[in-house]
Amino acid sequence: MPNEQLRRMDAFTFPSYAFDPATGAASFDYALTGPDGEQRFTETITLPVPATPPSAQTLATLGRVLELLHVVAGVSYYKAAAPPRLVLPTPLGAAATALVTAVYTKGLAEYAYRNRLPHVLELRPEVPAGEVPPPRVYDDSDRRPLSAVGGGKDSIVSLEALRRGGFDPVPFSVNPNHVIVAVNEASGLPALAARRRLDPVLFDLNAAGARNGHIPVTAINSLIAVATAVLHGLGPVVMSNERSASDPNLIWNGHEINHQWSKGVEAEGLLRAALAGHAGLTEPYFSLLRPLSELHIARLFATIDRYDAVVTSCNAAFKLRDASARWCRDCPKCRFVFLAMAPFMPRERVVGIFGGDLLADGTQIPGYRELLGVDGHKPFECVGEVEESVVALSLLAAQDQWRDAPVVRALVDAVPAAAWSTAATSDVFTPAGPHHVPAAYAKTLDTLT
Ligand SMILES: CC(=O)N[C@H]1[C@@H](OP(=O)(O)OP(=O)(O)OC[C@H]2O[C@@H](n3ccc(=O)[nH]c3=O)[C@H](O)[C@@H]2O)O[C@H](CO)[C@@H](O)[C@@H]1O[C@H](C)C(=O)N[C@@H](C)C(=O)N[C@@H](CCC(=O)O)C(=O)O
Ligand SMILES: Nc1ncnc2c1ncn2[C@@H]1O[C@H](COP(=O)(O)OP(=O)(O)OP(=O)(O)O)[C@@H](O)[C@H]1O
Repeated sequence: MPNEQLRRMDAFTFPSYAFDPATGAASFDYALTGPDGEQRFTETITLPVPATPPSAQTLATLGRVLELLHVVAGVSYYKAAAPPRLVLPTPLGAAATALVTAVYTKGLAEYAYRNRLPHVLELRPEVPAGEVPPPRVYDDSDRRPLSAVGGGKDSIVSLEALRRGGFDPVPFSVNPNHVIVAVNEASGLPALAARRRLDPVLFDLNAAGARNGHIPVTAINSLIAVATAVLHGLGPVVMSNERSASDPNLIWNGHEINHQWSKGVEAEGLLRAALAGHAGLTEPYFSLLRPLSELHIARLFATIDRYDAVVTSCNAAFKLRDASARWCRDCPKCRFVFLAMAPFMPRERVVGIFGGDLLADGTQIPGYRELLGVDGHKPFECVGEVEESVVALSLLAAQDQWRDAPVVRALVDAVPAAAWSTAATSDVFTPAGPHHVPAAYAKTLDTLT
């Protein structure tokens, strides 16, 4: 469909969805509609099939989770046109409506900002009138947790904390790439995986210049994880989203723009409430690392060495069309994670993990100046706060192995005095802030210290 027709689209709708328990395949249909006709899409998500066929009750609960997933996963296709109307397929209760509203506004905020589409930030779904029958209560709180694995340091810290805390976690990933497969192998734990296939029509539209931009991918992966947990009779989905994921990159038109919105604590609370209200799950989903800073997580990661040859936090490894990458050593995330790990490891260990020494490479200085708040705003990437970077730098400047590294020397001179005094009184290693970690899980991180 030509781009001009896409731009005239008036509504985004959700014609149907289907699930086949025999194959685990769910197909979700979407449509952009307007005066020139409609553009249809179908996304396919295939859940791992359990050894024992699910009961009717399990399928009923799963159906409720898939209803939420159908609506949330529509963001990928909505964004190709950003029409003014979002027309939901069925009545939804207050908690589920709040989740959907936030996913399409706050979750698409970076996209709205970059494409200059302020109406997206004000979008309100049209919810069909009618009562939603109350869900059956599904008490999953004391079952084995499903631990989402992304291949980076954060999910490794959670997986090991859960294992050492005696929770017998099941690793889980969506479209596991070579990094995730290697991390699971290093863990020695049998893992579950789901497959997600975007409609290829979307790539054709993107190539032809359709609107494009960042989407709240963690909200989608999280609901796929919850659906898998329900289908397999497992307990809570444990995420590894840190405290700083809740902090915006910038404010635009009075709205917070946060690249990581669906990793933040607001999204976590909305998801939990929607899953409780719409699907009856008592303890569906939480982030174990929520009270921690990125720097604190890096310090915990340094106590675990069995994943050094495989851990990869760089998003280059997650390109849908390039399955071979590990650390690219030239992006904000590589720079930040190197800076965060370096104070807590021998230099040769961190250089070995990354395959190079970023703090010996002067071309990295401009990127590090952004992370340290000397230039520009926080990059649109999953990186820690400026204060965490300054604290990490101050720790490096005090170590013989790092103080004369060219990048460390240049950065120490660049950081303003005010930032040093903030870092000096920083509580970056004190767990803090709102979280949803159940009491039974709260002590697991102590197993790593
Ligand atoms: C790997 C990556 O960073 N991808 C972002 C990039 O996409 P790109 O075109 O360079 O490559 P692909 O990921 O292969 O995607 C191809 C197109 O497919 C569409 N698409 C992809 C996934 C999806 O769920 N829905 C989609 O519609 C999209 O049109 C792509 O062009 O740039 C895109 C535009 O800014 C980003 O949307 C891609 O981000 C992925 C969705 C992704 O998985 N990114 C994570 C690595 C990521 O950014 N994670 C955040 C968490 C944010 C959150 O709130 O969940 C983080 O860790 O901070
Ligand atoms: N493919 C995936 N399947 C399932 N969960 C994922 C996937 N990718 C990321 N996640 C989860 O999403 C959350 C955010 O991902 P993120 O990339 O920040 O974490 P990470 O890979 O564990 O660590 P790092 O921040 O070091 O990259 C984490 O809880 C992670 O486990």
